[in-house]
Amino acid sequence: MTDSSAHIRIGRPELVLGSASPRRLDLLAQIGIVPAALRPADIDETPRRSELPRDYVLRMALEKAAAIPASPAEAVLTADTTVSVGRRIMGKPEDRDQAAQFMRLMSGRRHKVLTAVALAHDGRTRTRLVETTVRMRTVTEVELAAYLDVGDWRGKAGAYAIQGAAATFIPWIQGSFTAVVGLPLAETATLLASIGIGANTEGDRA
Ligand SMILES: Cc1cn([C@H]2C[C@H](O)[C@@H](COP(=O)(O)OP(=O)(O)OP(=O)(O)O)O2)c(=O)[nH]c1=O
Repeated sequence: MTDSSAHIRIGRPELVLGSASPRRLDLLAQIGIVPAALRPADIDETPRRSELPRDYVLRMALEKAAAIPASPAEAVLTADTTVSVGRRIMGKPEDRDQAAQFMRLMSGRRHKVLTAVALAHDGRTRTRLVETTVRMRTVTEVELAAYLDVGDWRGKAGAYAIQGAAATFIPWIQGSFTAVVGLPLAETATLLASIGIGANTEGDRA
């Protein structure tokens, strides 16, 4: 007898990218993966009192994944990127003043960029946490003002995009460049491959 319930799946799951970030979509495209759907999550991204940066970024990726409706035939991929100096969490700046504050704090020192990835499928959520150390050279007040005028700080954790104008301030990183941009591709590809999604899987290539 055949059970025709929705829980019977044939073949690989359809990928849903749970993100409004154009960078994450572009990064997936870089490894030949085109999601079947885009379904961003709208969650409260306020850190808890005394929450450690690593705990925070993992919680965010998991909460995004849990907030996105999906059918049993789908897999939901979410991520969260945050910048930390010590225990301090620097998310997306609220305004130019906060962006300036973040940049002054990072100027002339090292900070960490943490990106957590979550992949929810078949009642299970797999996660990866990738930590990258980034050195920012000293940024003068004149350079800072010019940088803030460009507006690149908007919507970026820590008020900068390594793939944008701020690259002139970053001579060195240790870790994953793609994780800093928003999605660690090596780790994400491994996660996706574990559920049968890959660039070499029929139908995934652009
Ligand atoms: C540090 C850094 C962050 N970022 C971006 C990546 C993320 O889009 C953003 C951090 O915010 P996130 O909350 O991780 O993501 P998001 O709100 O843009 O998108 P969604 O939650 O829908 O997936 O900062 C860069 O693009 N370059 C960088 O160098």
